[in-house]
Amino acid sequence: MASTLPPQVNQKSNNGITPFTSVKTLSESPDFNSIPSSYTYTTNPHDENEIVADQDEVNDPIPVIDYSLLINGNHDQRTKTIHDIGKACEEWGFFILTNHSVSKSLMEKMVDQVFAFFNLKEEDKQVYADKEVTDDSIKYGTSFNVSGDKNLFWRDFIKIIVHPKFHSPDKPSGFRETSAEYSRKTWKLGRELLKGISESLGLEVNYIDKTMNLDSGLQMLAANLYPPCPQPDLAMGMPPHSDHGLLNLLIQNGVSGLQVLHNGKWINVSSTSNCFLVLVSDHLEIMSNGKYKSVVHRAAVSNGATRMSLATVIAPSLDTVVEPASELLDNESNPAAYVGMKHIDYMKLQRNNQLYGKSVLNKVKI
Ligand SMILES: O=C(O)CCC(=O)C(=O)O
Ligand SMILES: [Fe+2]
Repeated sequence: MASTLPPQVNQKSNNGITPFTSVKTLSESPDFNSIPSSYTYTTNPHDENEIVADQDEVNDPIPVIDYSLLINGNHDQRTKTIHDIGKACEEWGFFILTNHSVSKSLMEKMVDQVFAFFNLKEEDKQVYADKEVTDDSIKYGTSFNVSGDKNLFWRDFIKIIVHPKFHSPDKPSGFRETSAEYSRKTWKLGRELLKGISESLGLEVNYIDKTMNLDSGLQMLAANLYPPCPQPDLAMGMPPHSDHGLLNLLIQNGVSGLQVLHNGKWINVSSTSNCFLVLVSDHLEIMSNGKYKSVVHRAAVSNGATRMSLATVIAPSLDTVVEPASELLDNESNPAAYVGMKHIDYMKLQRNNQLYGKSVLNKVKI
């Protein structure tokens, strides 16, 4: 039975901030062994989509891209890697990136710092609770959109804008330095990948960089914490959705939970060390006029170890109007399939809607 604990505290405190109950706090409360009913998430067990397969059970393996061949490979290796990236973006909207340019020690340090943030006292984190990330640059929260979510998700998060202007919470100590270095390295990695992606679309190497105004592009770190959940089959960490932006470079703490939808089936992505999980996001789908598909994904929870994932969103500048690349269009055989929209307006649309599948992307589809 779901417990009747009050799920969220919505009164303003005397400093004007609206505090909320984090799932970390809930999960650590004494004798906590059933979730409040507001967290119950039901999927239809008869729906074929609900069959979840492990990564090594499917005949069609998740594509793996060796980044070193894109950057340092000979002509043939580079050409093949660009072709493989294009195929992965088209068929999966997802790939695993190995041999990349971010050191294992920096990735581990970043994961440790994110844990240290979530382990701060609630009052230190709640300073960032009432913000909106596009305006204030740091937002700490729970679920997705507490005021709009029909049911709550088993997830706490912090989102931090790190480009074009770098922001960081003041605590924990060392967070700022580590996240600055991690942000710089992942931004460079994302831009290099987008060069390969431009070429894979038959466009000039800097096409995406220039048209998406990446000199002032948006980079956001979005860290998710999924504490142990006593009834994991009843709850969901993040529901099926696709991300805004061009690419999402995801890492995690060695605990699995990410599932991607491929050809109508959910695939469990095993925990990977020292790799980036690269997710094609909505703005790459739009600019490629649907040739590349943003991947629908979700985060399952467990009653074992705490899971943490850290997404790095590589996105157009907030005032870029993202529309299908005219170079890829043809009035008869390939007319524009999406209307143009400013990135900031797209983010607001996502923020103010329920997170579900491609519901936001569908609003700009013609
Ligand atoms: O935790 C995960 O693996 C997925 C996180 C995610 O989808 C997101 O941050 O957008
Ligand atoms: Fe996501």
